[in-house]
Formats: sequence, C-alpha cells, structure tokens
Amino acid sequence: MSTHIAAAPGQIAPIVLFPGDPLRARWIAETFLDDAELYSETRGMLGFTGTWEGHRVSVQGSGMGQPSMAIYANELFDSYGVETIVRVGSCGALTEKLAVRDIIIANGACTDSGINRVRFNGLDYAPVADFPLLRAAVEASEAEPPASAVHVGLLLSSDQFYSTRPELTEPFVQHGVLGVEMEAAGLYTLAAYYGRRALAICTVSDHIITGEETTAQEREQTFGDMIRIALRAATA
Ligand SMILES: Nc1nc2c(nc(Br)n2[C@@H]2O[C@H](CO)[C@@H](O)[C@H]2O)c(=O)[nH]1
Repeated sequence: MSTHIAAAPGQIAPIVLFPGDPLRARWIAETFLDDAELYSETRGMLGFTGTWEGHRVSVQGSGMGQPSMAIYANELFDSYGVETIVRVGSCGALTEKLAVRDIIIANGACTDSGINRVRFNGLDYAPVADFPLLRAAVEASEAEPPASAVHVGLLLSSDQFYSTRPELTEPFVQHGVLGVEMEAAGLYTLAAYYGRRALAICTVSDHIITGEETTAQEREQTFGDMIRIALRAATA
C-alpha cells in the first residue's frame, strides 16, 4: 500500500494508463481489459488491473491538475515500480489548426505551474515524452488510423482551468503549442526523475478559439481510438 493507493505489492502492472477522471478509468477497464479487478478506491480515485492482448495493464485515475497527478505518479513509480505511464486525457485546442475530436500525441509539455519552478529553482526544464513510446504511438496511429486527425506537438499544462489571464497563452500558441490541459508536464518531469517512460495522448474535447465542444458520443468514440493507440504503444 502507499499513502493514496490501496493496492498490495504486485497488484499494479508495469504499464499504467492514466486518465484524469476515475470514472473514465472504470470505463477503460470495463471496455478494454479482460478480468479487470479494482485494486484501489481510496478517496474515490479508482485503479484497476487486467490484461489486454495478454499483457498485464493497469488503469489509474490521476485527478485534475499537476498536484493531484503528481501524488499518484510518484506512488506508482516509487511504491509500485511502474515502468510506463501513458496519460490518456482530454485537452482544449489552442489553434485552429486543430478541430475538436483531433488527437494530440505530446512530444513535450510547457507549463505555467509552480511545480517545476520549485523543482528547478526557477530555471526552465524541458519536460519531454519517452521517445520510443512516442514513436510507437505514432506508428500505432498510422497502422490503425483513428477517425480523427492525429497531431504530434506540444501541450501547455496549465494550473488554471478558469484562466485569469487568457492572453498569457498567446506566446505559447505563437511558438507552436497545440493544446492546453493540466497534467502532462508534471508527468514527464517525474518519469525523467525516476528513469521511467511516460507519454501523454489527449483528445481535443473543447476549442478555446472557436468555443466548439464535442458531444458525449463523439468523446466516447475518439477516446476509444486514443486508448487503442496508447495500449499498442505501451505494449510494443
Ligand atoms: N486548463 C484546461 N484544462 C482542460 C481544458 N480542456 C480540458 Br478537457 N482540460 C483538461 O480537463 C480537466 C479540466 O476539465 C483537466 O484535467 C485538464 O487536463 C481546457 O480548456 N483548459
């Protein structure tokens, strides 16, 4: 057991899919994993382990924002020896190059969070994905193209959902950042610290520029495509 995850040693697989929403973790476990078993529901943040095409895979909710995500990622890496974490989440599109339902495979993640400022004493670290995992995800998306477009690019992991200074995202957009969410940069930093593998794949569920949003049915379809990419990449 760890402070926030009630799993016994060995109950969590080396590969973990990491959605923000615990109910999405349940949906992934029920939809994609055989013999899925609940290993933790501490504070309602659900975690399951099952098998996918013969590989043991776990699904753990991370919660929203880098502080919550970091609690679970630290314990997955440090207390349970997890090797690979793939964040499978949603984000908002920051550019009209993307449409809602598109999928972003994040090669890196910028952040406005204090979490890395503290960690690097005010200097700028570059949180990046594990390259072999990134490459495998791109290859999986090419081998079995999803219904929507796939983009490889940067995310902005913001600490604010209700931004008090929306104009501050402008420089990020001008430097090619594709979407905004709240967890990837912290995950990439922790994976590097522990010498493990991490990747973030996000579906665009809202559009910051156009205000467009996806329907629940569209979200489910696109989310399924993303999970298939994540599973193929993590088990390649
Ligand atoms: N900051 C931010 N986070 C977003 C946005 N759209 C989505 Br989905 N998210 C993600 O969804 C949750 C907030 O609804 C967080 O976990 C974020 O990662 C957005 O437009 N902005």
